[in-house]
Amino acid sequence: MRDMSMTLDLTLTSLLSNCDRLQGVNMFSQKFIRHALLLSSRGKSGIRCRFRSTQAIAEKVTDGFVEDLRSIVGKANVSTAEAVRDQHGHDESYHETTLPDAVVFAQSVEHVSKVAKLCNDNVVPLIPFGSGTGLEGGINALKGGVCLDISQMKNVIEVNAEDFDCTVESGVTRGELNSYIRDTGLNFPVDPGADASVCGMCATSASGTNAVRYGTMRENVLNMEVVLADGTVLWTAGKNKRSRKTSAGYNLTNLFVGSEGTLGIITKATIRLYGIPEATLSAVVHFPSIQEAVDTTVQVMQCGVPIARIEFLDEAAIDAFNKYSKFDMKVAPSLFLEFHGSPSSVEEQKEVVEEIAKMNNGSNFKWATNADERNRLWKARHEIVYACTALVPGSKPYSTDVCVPISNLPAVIVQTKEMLKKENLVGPIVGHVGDGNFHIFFPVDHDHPEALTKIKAMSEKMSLLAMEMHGTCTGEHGIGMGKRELLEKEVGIEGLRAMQIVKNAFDPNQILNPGKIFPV
Ligand SMILES: Cc1cc2c(cc1C)N(C[C@H](O)[C@H](O)[C@H](O)COP(=O)(O)OP(=O)(O)OC[C@H]1O[C@@H](n3cnc4c(N)ncnc43)[C@H](O)[C@@H]1O)c1[nH]c(=O)[nH]c(=O)c1N2
Ligand SMILES: CC(C)CC(=O)C(=O)O
Ligand SMILES: [Mn+2]
Repeated sequence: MRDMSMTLDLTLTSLLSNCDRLQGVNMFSQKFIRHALLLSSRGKSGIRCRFRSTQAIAEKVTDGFVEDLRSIVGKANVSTAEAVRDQHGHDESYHETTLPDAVVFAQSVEHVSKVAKLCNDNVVPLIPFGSGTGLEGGINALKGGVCLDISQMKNVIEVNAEDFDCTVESGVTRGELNSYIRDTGLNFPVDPGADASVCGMCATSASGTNAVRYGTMRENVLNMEVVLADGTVLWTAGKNKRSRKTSAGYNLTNLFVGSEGTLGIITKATIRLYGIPEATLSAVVHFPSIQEAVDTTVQVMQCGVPIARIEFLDEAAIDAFNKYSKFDMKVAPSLFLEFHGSPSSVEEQKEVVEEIAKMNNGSNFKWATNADERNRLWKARHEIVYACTALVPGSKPYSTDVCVPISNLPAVIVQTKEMLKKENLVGPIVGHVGDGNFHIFFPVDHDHPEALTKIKAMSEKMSLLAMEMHGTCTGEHGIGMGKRELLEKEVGIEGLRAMQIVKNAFDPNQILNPGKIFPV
């Protein structure tokens, strides 16, 4: 295999006289180098930079390279069939498919390590594939290369019921984990709706409907086994460690949470578990206006009610929900609620929330006490993506994902609704409003590119509004390829530079999920 990469080992001062050598470096790196030069010329930085161009890498997946992959994982575990590559070249979002050159089905951490080393030695892109349910094009193979499907590593390694934690391999989904541990009386509550892999959820820092009570993946991962670009295997908190707290050095665990396959491949995760609540009660309540529904949410949170779920759906979302899941709910801005606890604590929470909702003109409370009713309600809520997609046959989902401090939520949602009206755009709004997180859902029909342009512009406006209101352009879906251009606006050039330095340190050859997170 020929190594076509061009290594530029440059000090900032030597760069000053070598600007023409930047031609082979990608646009972001050029921008980064120029910025570093600027700082350096002002005497602010003595950073030594090492960049590698990743041009023409996909051409390296030759027949010989594929044979090398087969010799690591076995013939049956490597595919170059178009249907398999196609299935691995897109997630569930609107982003158009971009195929990897080969798909490898790893069966063990040794496989993952050897495949990573082979790709690194040959500077071939490597894209981890969890279960493909992402919403920001995270698995699209933008520069071809190898898609590493780790979904077949399905062991639950251990369950420490007395410590409320467990360790799973990369292919275990949250649904599978919860079935496996049902008899222990414990569960893993973080629920993005889709039956995603737990390690994929670590990779995107997922959350969803229960995060308001139990936190996001960031708060629930104790340790991870990670394979680095060169094949090194490490545990982010030390091998076999699973304490609730640690102040030992840098927080590597949280560095890898949300890294979207760009820093390493997560092959095992040790996560927190929770007792299945003694009593659970769900409810739906409708409001005359969005403002009143969101004001209710803010007041519930400010009163300190330990609510387990508080989900907002506007009238357009309820309409889609009714049609797709055969409900007959009042078409009005609504809150879906859930309370967990002892019977008396659930009763107490219910009384407080009912009172607050009524003060905000909430009506038609419907309570779901039995498990079947509750499951039907939440299954339908989690299928809202498909309900909204069904509004435009042949469309794919485009979702915004902003998150703001809770006190700014009413203003942001109301302004968003006005912006939608002004732009003449139809987009149901749903959200995990207890966290200040919500989505506008746009069905995208690729036959109408002008509609996509308009949606993207609207999405950017919303992200900017959220940032202005002290929030983020993504509360839970990640940056992927959809939000790359927004990252600098959110974290600033200094934040972006620090992230690039981390990326370069862990992945100097830029093989891990290239083209993601960083602006092009
Ligand atoms: C119907 C529906 C509803 C929702 C959602 C999806 C769908 C289809 N999602 C999004 C999605 O479920 C979430 O992003 C998951 O965490 C993705 O997990 P996958 O295993 O599918 O990762 P997937 O395979 O899609 O990969 C996502 C990214 O992570 C990387 N990756 C995956 N596994 C990895 C590993 N083991 N090591 C390193 N990198 C890895 C990939 O390279 C990619 O960049 C969501 N999300 C959310 O937070 N809240 C929500 O409410 C919803 N709702
Ligand atoms: C497409 C999104 C609306 C999916 C999601 O995050 C949700 O349903 O909460
Ligand atoms: Mn969501």
